[in-house]
Amino acid sequence: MSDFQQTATGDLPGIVVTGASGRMGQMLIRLILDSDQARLVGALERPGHAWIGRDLGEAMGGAACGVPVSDDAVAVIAQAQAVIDFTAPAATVAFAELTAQARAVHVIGTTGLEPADLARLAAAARHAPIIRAGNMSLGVNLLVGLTRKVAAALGEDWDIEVVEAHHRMKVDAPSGTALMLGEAAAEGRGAQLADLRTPAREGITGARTAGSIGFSAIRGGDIVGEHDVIFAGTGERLILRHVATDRAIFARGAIRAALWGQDKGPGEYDMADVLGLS
Ligand SMILES: NC(=O)C1=CN([C@@H]2O[C@H](COP(=O)(O)OP(=O)(O)OC[C@H]3O[C@@H](n4cnc5c(N)ncnc54)[C@H](OP(=O)(O)O)[C@@H]3O)[C@@H](O)[C@H]2O)C=CC1
Ligand SMILES: O=C(O)C1=N[C@H](C(=O)O)C[C@H](O)C1
Repeated sequence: MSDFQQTATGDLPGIVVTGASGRMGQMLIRLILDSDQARLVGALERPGHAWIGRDLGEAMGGAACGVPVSDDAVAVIAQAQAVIDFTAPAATVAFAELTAQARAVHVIGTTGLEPADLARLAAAARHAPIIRAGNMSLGVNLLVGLTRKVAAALGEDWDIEVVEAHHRMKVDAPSGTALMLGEAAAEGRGAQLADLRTPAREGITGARTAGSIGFSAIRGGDIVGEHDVIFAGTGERLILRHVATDRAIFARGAIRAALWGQDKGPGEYDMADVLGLS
C-alpha cells in the first residue's frame, strides 16, 4: 500500500489541488505530500464525483492521509496560500474568482482557454497573482526562447510548422504548448500569432501562404507530450524538439510557481517569470 503521509511540518505554504482525481491532480498530490517546502491543505473535485467525502490517500489507493476530498470550493480555498489547477476552462475560471477573493496565488495549467476565459482571469488577477502557462516544464520554457531566436534569425523563406503529439484522452488542440511555441515564433518575426496562424488543413488547400505558421496534432495511446518546431527551408530543415516522458516535470514546475508567487503582488505571470527567463 502506498504511503500518502504528509512530509512537511510547520508553517509552510498551504496548497489546494483542484481536479484531484485527474492525471495531473494525482501527480501534484504525490509531489506535494512528499515536499518539505509546502503542505497539502485541500483537494477539490466537481460536485457528484465518486471521491467526494473520502480520504484522499484512500481514494488514491493508499493509506489515509487526513485530507478529505471536497466539492466545497469556497471553504477549501479559504484555507489556501496557493491553488494549483489543472482542470478544464469553465472550472478554472470559477476557481480563479474564488482564489482571488481568498487573496491566494492561483497556478493555472489548464489549456484550451478561450479569449472570454482569459478576460475573466485578467479581472481576477487584479486582486491576487495568477501564474499561467500552457506548459510548466523547464525544457519547454527554454524551447520557447530558442524558438523566438531561431524565428528571428531565419527569413520568411523558412516555413514554420508546429507538430504536437499527446495521449488519446486529450480534449483540446492545438495543445497549449504548441500555441506557446507558435506565439514565440510569431514574436521572433515581429508579428502576432493571430495574424500568421493557418487553420487546420484538409482538402484542396492551395499552396502554403508565405510567412504563415501551421499546426498539426497527433492523438494516441499514452503519449505524455511531444512538440517539434520545424523550420523548413530550401535544401535544409531545422527541427527544435521537446519530449516529455513523465508528468512530474509539469507538476514540479507548478509547485515551484506556487512557492515563487508567495511574495508577489496581484497580476498575471508566466513560467518565464518564475524561471527567471523573461
Ligand atoms: N500546463 C501544463 O504544464 C500542463 C497542462 N495540462 C492541462 O491540464 C488540464 C488537465 O489535464 P489532465 O490532468 O490530463 O486531465 P484529467 O481529465 O485527467 O483531469 C482533469 C480533472 O479536473 C476535474 N474537473 C473538471 N471540472 C472540475 C470542477 N468543476 N471542479 C473540480 N474538478 C474538476 C476532472 O474531473 P472529471 O473527470 O470528473 O470531469 C478531472 O479529475 C488539461 O487542460 C491539460 O491540457 C496537462 C499537463 C501539463
Ligand atoms: O493535456 C496534456 O496532457 C498536456 N497538456 C499541455 C498542453 O496542452 O500543451 C502540456 C503537456 O503537453 C501535456
